[in-house]
Amino acid sequence: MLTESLISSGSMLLSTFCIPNGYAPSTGTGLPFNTSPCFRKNLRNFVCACVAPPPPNNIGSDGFAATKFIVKFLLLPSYDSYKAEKLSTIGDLEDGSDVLIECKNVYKSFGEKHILRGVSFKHGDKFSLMQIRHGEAVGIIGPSGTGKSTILKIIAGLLAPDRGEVYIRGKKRDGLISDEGISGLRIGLVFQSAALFDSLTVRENVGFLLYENSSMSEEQIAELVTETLAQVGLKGVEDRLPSELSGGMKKRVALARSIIFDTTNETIEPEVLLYDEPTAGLDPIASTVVEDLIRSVHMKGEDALGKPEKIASYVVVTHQHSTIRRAVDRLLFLHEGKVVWQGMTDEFMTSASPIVQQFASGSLDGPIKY
Ligand SMILES: Nc1ncnc2c1ncn2[C@@H]1O[C@H](COP(=O)(O)OP(=O)(O)OP(=O)(O)O)[C@@H](O)[C@H]1O
Repeated sequence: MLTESLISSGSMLLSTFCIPNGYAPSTGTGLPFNTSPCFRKNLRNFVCACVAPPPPNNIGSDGFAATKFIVKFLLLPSYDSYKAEKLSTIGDLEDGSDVLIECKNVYKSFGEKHILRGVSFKHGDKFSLMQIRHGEAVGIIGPSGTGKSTILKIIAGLLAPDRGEVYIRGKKRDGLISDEGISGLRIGLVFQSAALFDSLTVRENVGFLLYENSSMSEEQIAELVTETLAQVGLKGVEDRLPSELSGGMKKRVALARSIIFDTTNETIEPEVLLYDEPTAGLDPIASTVVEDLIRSVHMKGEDALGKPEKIASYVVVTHQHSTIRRAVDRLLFLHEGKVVWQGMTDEFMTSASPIVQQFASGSLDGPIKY
């Protein structure tokens, strides 16, 4: 319970726990900075892959195997006693192996607040499952407080559902994320807040995982960091501290950290990235940069340097119309704890659904009440 409340209380808190060994936080919440071997081992097991700083680990070096999974996440000290996830194979899925993640009738309450009340949706006319398939770019939209971030955290394995099931490539997940014995798919969550290490430079923040885990030289990492920063439209900021950046710049630095990969490692692992409001608070042009970046790192395409990218699928929680238009293909509309509409992005503006029409127009009249 402690773990869950810590996780759900915000990514800044997460980042405070996830201080790399040897680095002292310049600001913090007074929470302990634990460098014990046990803590290090836990960090090794759970890597928060994206905006929240990733702890040291060399995950997935044993080669890509499509039937195996690695899910990277942060492990807090209190996870010591937490039983690692067990995966049990379920019966055959109704259709092919391209389904990476599924949620079925997921419920989640916080105290008396019933947030998710059976999240599910029909895919085609066959399933009542929330599915993310290989190659998909999915958006989750809906009114504030309706549980969008919560479902992302559940998909990511940072929160356990009260009821319902999460399947990772057909394997039911019981509990939270562990990478042991489940390699082949990495799920990363890009938090709403930038969650950068205050005491590290931009270069150290962006290259953090590589400094800790890769065999790349410092020069190679520095070069890759510069290239990756250029991808998000940032130049000459490598030596700055986060406190010297604007909010939008911090967000882009965080995004750069989520997409940097070890270029010397030939292993290709599919990744699913979950972005929680990646363009919130950005000006329209910076939003476009980020939206295009999210598209460009998708496996279907190439990055700014013409290299194939590793992101198999991604999910974006957003309120921004531009992000809906530019960054995703399919939309799920979450309202009062359920998926009440799903469709392709181009159907969003033309949908006859009153709830979608109200949301798209921003009207005060309609089924959504504040
Ligand atoms: N750890 C928690 N403890 C208590 N309540 C929580 C916790 N996490 C989320 N909530 C509550 O659950 C509800 C849904 O939160 P969530 O962040 O998932 O909504 P959201 O749809 O992403 O909202 P927004 O669009 O405003 O970001 C909110 O009322 C929030 O206060």
